[in-house]
Formats: sequence, structure tokens, C-alpha cells
Amino acid sequence: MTASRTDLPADATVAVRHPDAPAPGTVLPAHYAHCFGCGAAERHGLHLAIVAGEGVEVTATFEVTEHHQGAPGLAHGGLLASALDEILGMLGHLTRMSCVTARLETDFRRPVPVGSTLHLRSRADGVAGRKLYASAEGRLGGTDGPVAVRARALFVQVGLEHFAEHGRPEDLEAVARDPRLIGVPDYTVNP
Ligand SMILES: CCCCCCCCCCCC(=O)SCCNC(=O)CCNC(=O)[C@H](O)C(C)(C)COP(=O)(O)OP(=O)(O)OC[C@H]1O[C@@H](n2cnc3c(N)ncnc32)[C@H](O)[C@@H]1OP(=O)(O)O
Repeated sequence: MTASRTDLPADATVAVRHPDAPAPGTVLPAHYAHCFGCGAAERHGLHLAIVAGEGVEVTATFEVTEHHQGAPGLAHGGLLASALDEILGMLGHLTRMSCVTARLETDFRRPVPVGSTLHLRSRADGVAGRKLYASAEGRLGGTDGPVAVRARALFVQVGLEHFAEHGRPEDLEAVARDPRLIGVPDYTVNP
């Protein structure tokens, strides 16, 4: 992962773990049951089980299957970016910021073969107001394996009104009928 970032704005402060963040080792709840990245109800999804780490880090493993191909026997780059996007966004569980991706920059350093296990790790690098800066990497075969993919991202904190305003009505109605489809509270509102 990026050792230190020199590209953060001058007003960025170090990202800190919220005192009520899930303990290290906790499998984080899917933020939406139909999320392509983490939702159990999404048949075609990645089903990432993302685990809280120490500090402001989370990890996951991703098994690359024949359903993830872009070229014969190799993972699709956009799909790998989706996995990185997901593990980056879930840092919001540790900082208590419900965020959406504003910017995602990805480096593909090695091909990722079907049948490999990608060990994903993300870290919150800094916060400036509503902006959360974060980085992630995916290593092949083990946590010390070669880096295959890297990303840097900017997430922007939004309230529930973002989803209420922009989401497809039938999906919002399904959530209203079954609020358990959403796995996180609105972190922009104090309890
Ligand atoms: C809780 C755990 C579970 C949560 C777990 C969540 C996991 C999710 C994992 C998947 C995440 C996704 O894929 S989310 C889906 C993909 N993303 C989206 O659909 C987002 C689409 N974009 C938007 O809705 C909007 O552009 C927003 C919300 C990002 C920003 O709009 P806004 O609210 O009006 O705010 P705006 O003023 O424009 O931007 C705020 C600040 O960010 C900066 N900014 C905005 N975009 C950029 C950018 N691309 N590059 C640089 N800087 C940017 C602005 O300059 C500004 O800086 P300053 O003036 O303040 O300095």
C-alpha cells in the first residue's frame, strides 16, 4: 500500500478510527444487501466479506473465478476496480462516514489469473471535511504476495438524502418495506 501520501490537500488531517468502530477481526455488515461488491442477496455480485483491521484498515480475500474474466483466463480490470472500490468504501465503517466514490485511480501491475486469490487491503489516509482519502492494494496468493493492483480514491460523505433523491423508486420502496436491506446507520446523524 502507498507508504505515505504527498497528494493530500493541506487541510487534510490523519484519518482516525471512530471509538465505536467495529473491533478488529469483525466481518463488516454489507451496507446494502444488493450491493454488487458486498451484498449477499446479489446473485451476480462479488460477495466480498470485508474484515475490520487495526487502525483504519480493512481487508478481504477475493477468489477470482471464470465469471470474472476479461481475457481468456484473466480477470477483467474493471471488475478488479469494483473490488477495490468496495473495500475502499467500507472504510466508512471505521471512520463513521457514509461515503460515495468521487474519484478512483487504479494501477494494474500484474495480470490476475482465474483461480487466484487476491488479498485486498485498504487504508484511510486522510480526511478533509466531507472528503475521505484512501488507498488500497491487491496481492496475489498471500498477504505478502506480489502486488497486482493498487488504487487511490477520494470518497465524499453523503447523507441518506443522496440515495433518496437519486435512487430508483422501486428499490427505495423495497428498502422502505424491509429496512434490513441496509446494513449501516446514517452516520451523518448523531444518535
Ligand atoms: C459507512 C460504511 C458503509 C459505506 C460503504 C459504502 C461502500 C460503497 C462502495 C461502493 C462505492 C460506490 O461505488 S458509490 C457509487 C459511485 N459514485 C457515485 O455515484 C457518486 C457520484 N457523484 C456524486 O454524487 C457527487 O459528485 C458527489 C456526492 C461525490 C459530490 O457532490 P457534492 O455533494 O455536490 O459535493 P461537491 O461539492 O461536488 O464535492 C465535495 C468536495 O469533493 C471534491 N470532489 C468531488 N468530486 C471530486 C473528484 N472527482 N476529484 C477531486 N475532487 C472531487 C469537490 O471539489 C469538493 O471539494 P471542496 O470544495 O469541499 O474542497
